Amino acid sequence: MDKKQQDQLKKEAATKAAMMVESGSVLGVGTGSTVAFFIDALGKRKDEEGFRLKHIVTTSNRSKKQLEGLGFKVDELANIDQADLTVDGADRVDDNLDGIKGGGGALTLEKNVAINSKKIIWIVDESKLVQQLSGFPLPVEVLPISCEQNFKKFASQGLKPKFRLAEDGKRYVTHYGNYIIDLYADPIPVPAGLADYLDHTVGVVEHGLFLNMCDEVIIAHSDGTIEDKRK
Ligand SMILES: O=C[C@H](O)[C@H](O)[C@H](O)COP(=O)(O)O
Repeated sequence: MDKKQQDQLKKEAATKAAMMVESGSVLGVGTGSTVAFFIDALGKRKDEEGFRLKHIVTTSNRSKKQLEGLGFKVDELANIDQADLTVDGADRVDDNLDGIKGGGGALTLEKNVAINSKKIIWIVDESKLVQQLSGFPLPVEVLPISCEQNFKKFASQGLKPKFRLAEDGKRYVTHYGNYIIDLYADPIPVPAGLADYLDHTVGVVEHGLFLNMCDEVIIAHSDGTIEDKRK
């Protein structure tokens, strides 16, 4: 699938999700190229239907800027109780609707918004679907203070770590001033085991395994169908 075709599929999944957002609700908005199409579709609904949201929280400055550019007011997560719905993209989604996220580096805020949402919908094109989580490095956000020790530990566990680099060749720095170590151990045979290990590793701020979180995935297929897969 070329990029143009993939963008078209991302747009179709995003547009369908935008139609599912209820006016007057509290919405969490994710990050990434698919979510960018979702935000555009929300803006269209706002202009054409007078659609309004009670609160919007977002997961990156990129999404915040785009939403504000379309005239939406964005709130801080700390100032709301819970989102009614969060719509986000994903890098990989398996048969259980577990996923890998964080390809764009926004995993920490994304997971915080996700766990404070009543419902989570992911929007993807079919290239993101896998039977078992694989085909994408697992992002792990780490504190700079102990990142070298974390890196060595991951290497000794056979997790094949690599520091993520920014375009300038320097280490990629997250929203919170941390680094990302991408783990190239692939596939991930027991995602829950790896998540547990990372959850208990000091210095790890967050990781991109999003397990038992997603309620529904909207998948745009190249044969023109849109699948709505629920838990
Ligand atoms: O940090 C980034 C997020 O987890 C994105 O949702 C994920 O990388 C998917 O992005 P895209 O829609 O650009 O493929």
